[in-house]
Amino acid sequence: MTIYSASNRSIESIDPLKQATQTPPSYTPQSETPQYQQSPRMSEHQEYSTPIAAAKPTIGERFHKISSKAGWPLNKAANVIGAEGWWPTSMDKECNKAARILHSFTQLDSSAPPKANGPMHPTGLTRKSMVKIPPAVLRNCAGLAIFNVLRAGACHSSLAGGSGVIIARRDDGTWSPPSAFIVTTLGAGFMFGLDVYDCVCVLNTQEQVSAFTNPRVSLGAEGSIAMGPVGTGGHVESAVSKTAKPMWSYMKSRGLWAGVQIDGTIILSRSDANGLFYNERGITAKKILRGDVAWPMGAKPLFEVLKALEGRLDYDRTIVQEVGMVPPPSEAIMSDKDSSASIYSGPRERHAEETHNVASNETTAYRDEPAPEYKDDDKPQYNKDAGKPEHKDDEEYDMLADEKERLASSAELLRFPGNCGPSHKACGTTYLFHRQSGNELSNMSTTEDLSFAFYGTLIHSPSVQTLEILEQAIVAVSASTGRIIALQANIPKDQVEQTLKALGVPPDRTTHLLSGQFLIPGFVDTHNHAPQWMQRGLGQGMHILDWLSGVTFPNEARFRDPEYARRVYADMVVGMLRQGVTTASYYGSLHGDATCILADTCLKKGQRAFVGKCNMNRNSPDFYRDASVEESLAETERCIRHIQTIDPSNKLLKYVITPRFAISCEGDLLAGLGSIASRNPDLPIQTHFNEAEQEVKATLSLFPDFTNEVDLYSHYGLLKPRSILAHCTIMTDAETQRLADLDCGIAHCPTSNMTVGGGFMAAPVREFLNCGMKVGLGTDSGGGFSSSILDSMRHALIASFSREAASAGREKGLTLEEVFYLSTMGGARVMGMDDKIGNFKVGKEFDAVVIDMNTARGGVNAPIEEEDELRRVFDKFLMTGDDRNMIEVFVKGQKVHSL
Ligand SMILES: Nc1nc2[nH]cnc2c(=O)[nH]1
Repeated sequence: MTIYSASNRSIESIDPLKQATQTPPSYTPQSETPQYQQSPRMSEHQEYSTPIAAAKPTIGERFHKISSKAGWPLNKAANVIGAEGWWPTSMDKECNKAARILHSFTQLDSSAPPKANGPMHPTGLTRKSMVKIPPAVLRNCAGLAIFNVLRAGACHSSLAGGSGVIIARRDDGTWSPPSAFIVTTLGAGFMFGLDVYDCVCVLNTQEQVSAFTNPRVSLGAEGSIAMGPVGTGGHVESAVSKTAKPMWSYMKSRGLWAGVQIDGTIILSRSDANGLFYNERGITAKKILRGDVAWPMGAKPLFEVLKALEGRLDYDRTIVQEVGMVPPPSEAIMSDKDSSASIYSGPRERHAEETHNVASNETTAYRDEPAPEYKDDDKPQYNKDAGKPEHKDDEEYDMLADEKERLASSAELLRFPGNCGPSHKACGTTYLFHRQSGNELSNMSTTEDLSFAFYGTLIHSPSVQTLEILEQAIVAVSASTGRIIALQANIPKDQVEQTLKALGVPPDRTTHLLSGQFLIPGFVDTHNHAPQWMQRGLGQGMHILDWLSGVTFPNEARFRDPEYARRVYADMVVGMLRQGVTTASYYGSLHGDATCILADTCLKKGQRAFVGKCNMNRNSPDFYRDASVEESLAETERCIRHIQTIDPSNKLLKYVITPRFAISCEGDLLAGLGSIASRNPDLPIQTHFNEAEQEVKATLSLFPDFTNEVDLYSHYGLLKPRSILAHCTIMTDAETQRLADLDCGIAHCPTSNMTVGGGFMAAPVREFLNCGMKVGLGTDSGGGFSSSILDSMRHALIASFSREAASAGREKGLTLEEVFYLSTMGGARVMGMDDKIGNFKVGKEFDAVVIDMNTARGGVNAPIEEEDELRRVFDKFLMTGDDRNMIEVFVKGQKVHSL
């Protein structure tokens, strides 16, 4: 039985790769550095203190310890030129590295395919040649050997070697824990400069796996090695189903698909590293690969990546995302370590050219934007001293020399074929890459990008005036980017297969929606107080300042306790996702720690979110007030950094500058926040604005120099196109026009406006729309008693009808089409994400909710009847449906909730 241990010593009787319901050992991602928790004994420079260490170390253990140390300066030398350390060190790091390499070779890596006109590798391969390991190959293999090799040298000396881990699939289909090995690749020949390549060897038979359980194995001796199949469909399927399967290698160097042949490479089991990792002297690779030991905590990143690759929903997204943030060794060498401007380390995103025309049933091909200009400065820099390590002390140096000699003595076992790529111009160095023939290269250029699709009814809002109901539609999504790659309507059933084929979507990855089911875009909640999740519905009818001091501040103060915050926020984010809210703009409490936890939670659960610490340094009780302007701003900056660290490319998260409202903030604090806003032009801003009479009066008495809130907030630099102003119920025409001119977004919160804060209030939404302003819906949960955007839509209708009545018909009430638009596309505009989300336009990210109106869902919605047209079913959902009708929710192509 497989077991998973929280430390290297304790053993739990669970199989983490099988028993999804069991809770794995807890794990806290460290935000500042992507290092994973290490078991105490795994540090390179620490003395071992466990039973295994208490015993007299064997020669092998001494060697392991010294060689690990010896590797440190070498790794440092490699790091200087941007390459990751390659010398085998602790197993934690090996597992972390293996996780990153594996991630980068699979569809988990969302980086765009390399540009055809991107930088050239010295071998002559273009970046276009990179592909991913097809999922079918991973599903069917018997084991994986994951390693990287560094070859470095100047004309008179060269050094080549690497390290990695092997995992095997056990009889019950689950993965064994990893066993460590080193790779010796002497025979690198004369070379100049430095090269690093990552390799995943797919072991297709038990025999190949068994060979790895020997202390020493020469690759190629146990069956031939071939380059793994690439692409999709028939080629891969037939390769997978062949009985006499070779071992397949997938390799990359500097982000390029590399054609290094690895036959003859020697693999030496690191029994001493294994012994220390598993706390069992003499443990064999065989025992580890049979799965007779626990998965140690240090292997968690690899473990989570494997879970994700198996398509399991319970993998730890935070860990897998963190794994994906750090480039694997062969790509790190190219990246500018400190700058996201690097061609490899930045958000490698694609943009679509959108020429889709649903009515005419045309599909838009998904095209790359022209590649960024490749400047000479971007070329890899070769350093002739790169291979020369800085030697810290003689013992390390001697050890290293001995190891080189030892490896040299087994040179007869090494074999790199000679038909290699172009010579290095400067000194005739031969690179160990094979130039692909033109044909091979173009065959490889198809990017393996597993996509999925839905076929059925889709409903979305191309504009505020239009509700589009697409029947017999196919929406295809790239699993790696999460973007919509095609949208076609009116496809007869008998043409679906053929259409999917043309789109490159495997038929088994297409969901056929039933009658009564349809897809809508994910809802956007533009105004939500995360810490008020527990107080929803309390204090109905109270006026705003009384409600804040009587109900809200005591409740929010509880978030000083991070554990409480963790618990409530986990509950809240799951609760919002299940209600189809794929994007939210959250106010946190005033606590920096709790705000960071809120951001972590959204990222982990896969919700797209703006997250802001509430700034408030006055007019609240001592127990719930920022200590000073300085402290409030410092905590804000800390939260900004945290979010930038955990989601550097803003895949899901952004910090939002959040002065609670002017009553809570001294002028200096507003000014400080305005200054943060001007220094961070990408950060959105949110605050409460003209919410209620009591609030407006109090605000203007605190800021007597101003006659209205537009003047006040704009004075402090807080009114911008990226500002989200909640409420805006009491507006003069002049103020509305000013906000329209400033292009601020409005978060319309009808639920709270009519129940808490100021009696019965209704914002002039029709006026806002007439002025062309950006308007979205906010639940304002918990001022709003409901956190359902469906309720917000319904309440928006009611509020607008009240304004229509009060204006004797001048201000027309909203329509169902309009409130649906506000809840999706309107919200996306308010949050500045209309190019990314809000509807199903090709090129946008797939944020969607699968609605099921059939009575089988057990809801109390108005039942649908056979003769109901789609529009009628849709209306029934909007007016009477709830989360029981939302059977699946997707964010950025990832399923984040299902019933
Ligand atoms: N509705 C609402 N208005 C506010 N104004 C200041 N704080 C709040 C709040 O938490 N909710």
